[in-house]
Amino acid sequence: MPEPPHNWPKNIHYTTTCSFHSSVPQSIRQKITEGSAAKTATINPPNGPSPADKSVVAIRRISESTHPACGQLGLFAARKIKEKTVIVDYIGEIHCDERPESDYDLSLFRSSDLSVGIDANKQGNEGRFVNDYRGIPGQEKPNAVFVDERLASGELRMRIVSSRIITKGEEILVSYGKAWWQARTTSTSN
Ligand SMILES: C[S@@+](CC[C@H](N)C(=O)[O-])C[C@H]1O[C@@H](n2cnc3c(N)ncnc32)[C@H](O)[C@@H]1O
Repeated sequence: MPEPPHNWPKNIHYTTTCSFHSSVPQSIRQKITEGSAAKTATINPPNGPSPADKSVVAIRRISESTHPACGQLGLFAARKIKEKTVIVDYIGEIHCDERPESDYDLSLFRSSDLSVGIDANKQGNEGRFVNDYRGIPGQEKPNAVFVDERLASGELRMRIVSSRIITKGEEILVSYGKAWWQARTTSTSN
C-alpha cells in the first residue's frame, strides 16, 4: 500500500491506481485498460518528473482569506515544473453511474449512451486537491490542464499537465470547465 503524502485526510483512501465501480461494464473496463498505447509519452519531456514522484507536488492548507477555497486544501508545486510536463495523474474510482453529489468527479470520456467518470470523493491521490483558477486574485487563467493519455501499459489515464513553467511554491490550478460550475450554481439556487 502506498504511503499517503503529508496533509492527506484520514477519512480518504490514498491510492495510486484507479479502481472500477460495479456500474462499469466489462467492455468499458477493457477499453480503459487495454487500449492502444499510440498516444503514450507525447507530453512528458524525457527529463520531466515522473507522475508518481512525490517531490513534485505538496498538499497544503490554503490560509489566504482572499482565496475562494480558503481553509480547504490545494495542490502546490514542491519544485519548479517545466511546461508540458505530467504533474500527477487524476486517480479515483471509475464509474458509469450519476454522482451529482461529488465535487471530485471528473469526466473521462463518453461512449455512445454511457458517461464514464473518475470520482476521487472517497479514494484518490494528490490530483483530487487541484483547485480551479476562478476567483483567485492574480490568476487570469489556469497553469495546468487535464489531458487524457494512455500509459505504456495501454491504460487510459486522466493526467494533470502543466501549460506553462510553474515555479516552486505556486498553486497548481486547472479549469473545471463552465459546465462544472454551472451544475453547482444551478443545484444551489434550486
Ligand atoms: C476537487 S476539489 C479541490 C480540493 C478541495 N479544495 C479540497 O480541499 O478537498 C473541488 C472543490 O474545491 C473547491 N474549489 C476549488 N476551486 C475553487 C475556486 N476557484 N473557488 C471556490 N472553490 C473552489 C470547491 O469547494 C470545490 O467543490
